[in-house]
Amino acid sequence: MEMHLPTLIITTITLNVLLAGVMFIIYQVRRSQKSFLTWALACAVFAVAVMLTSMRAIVDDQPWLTVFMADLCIIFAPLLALHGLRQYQVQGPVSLKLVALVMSYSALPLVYLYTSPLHAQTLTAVITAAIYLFAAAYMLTIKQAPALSRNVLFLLFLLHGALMLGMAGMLFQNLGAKQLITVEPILKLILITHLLLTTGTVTLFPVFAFAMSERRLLEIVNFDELTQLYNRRAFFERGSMLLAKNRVLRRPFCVLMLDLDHFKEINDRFGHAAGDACLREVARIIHESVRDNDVAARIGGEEFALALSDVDRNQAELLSYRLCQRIAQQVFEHNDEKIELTVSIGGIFSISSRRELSDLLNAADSALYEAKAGGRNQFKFA
Ligand SMILES: Nc1nc2c(ncn2[C@@H]2O[C@H](COP(=O)(O)OP(=O)(O)OP(=O)(O)O)[C@@H](O)[C@H]2O)c(=O)[nH]1
Repeated sequence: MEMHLPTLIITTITLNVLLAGVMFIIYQVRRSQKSFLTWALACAVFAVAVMLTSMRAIVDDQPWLTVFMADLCIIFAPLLALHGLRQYQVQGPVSLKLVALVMSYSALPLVYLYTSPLHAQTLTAVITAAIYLFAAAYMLTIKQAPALSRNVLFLLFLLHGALMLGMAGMLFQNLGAKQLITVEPILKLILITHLLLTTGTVTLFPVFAFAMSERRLLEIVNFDELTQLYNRRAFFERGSMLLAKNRVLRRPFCVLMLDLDHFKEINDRFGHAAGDACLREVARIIHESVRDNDVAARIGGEEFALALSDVDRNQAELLSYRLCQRIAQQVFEHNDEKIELTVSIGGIFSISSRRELSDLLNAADSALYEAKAGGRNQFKFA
């Protein structure tokens, strides 16, 4: 099979220059995201690397340019790409120590090796393989990234690392030869794959970045920062969907409203931070007590709401009783101080009713008022 390496080289250079331009434009729009600037630089450096490497066939008396500088650029490009990923994940300044370290440790041996292109290329392949494998491992640590884009990037980096190791192995076997054996079909195929993988991986970066941004925004919109339960907005959105589904399936539905007792006193006596710790702990107990398809939310300062699907009145009362008991028995600790806390619960049970979620919540609130009036640390149903 005839492989048109020159065409591919020109395409790769053009694509990477274009990608650098696109990343730079995105950076201009989102100045807070420095990673796009770093990725723009990575694409530009890679285009330069390909250009310098391909000049070897024409200019053979300037190895400092076509070998030394070219190999440094080949190492610098993935390092920059990785640096951009770190900047994106940290969302703040990232130390350039790793980049500087790898660059200086690569430059030192290359100073000695650049007059022998094959040795230099072997070393460069080993270093880039290590960078790609490191990048693959790094992708696995970005837990908050959407699984699909993270796994695709992980696989691309892994494949790239393995490819570069294979290339290093092949070059190593030919170290005795005087000339670069780029004419070898397998080596040529590796080179082509390398060009395609690099360009393809960088193209995925903005997709990855936007998927991560979207996930972060959804978290901010739907979740309460302090307790990680749903917030009021998400309670109404998800709770209404659950209510509609239960109505269609003629299943029983229940809304509970929980309010911590005398919480103002806890704040006044132990401080706001202790109050926050209690809210987190109560949220944990609530989260552990409900099923996956129930909706548990913090809808106000010390108010929580639960939308429970497919529970009958006995089950709802049992859950309310257990929640009161668990919270009353739990000793909340903050800075070595022991805090005792109770909760009052109001509930409403509904089956096939036409009432909206807000109506049900109001009814649960009235029942909660009765529970408070009845002495607190108890539950009442409307
Ligand atoms: N620590 C902390 N306190 C909060 C937060 N949101 C609201 N609060 C406090 O919760 C307290 C609620 O007080 P009240 O509405 O008077 O109710 P209460 O003291 O719990 O009394 P009852 O509900 O009648 O039993 C207030 O002191 C608020 O400042 C929060 O996010 N963190």
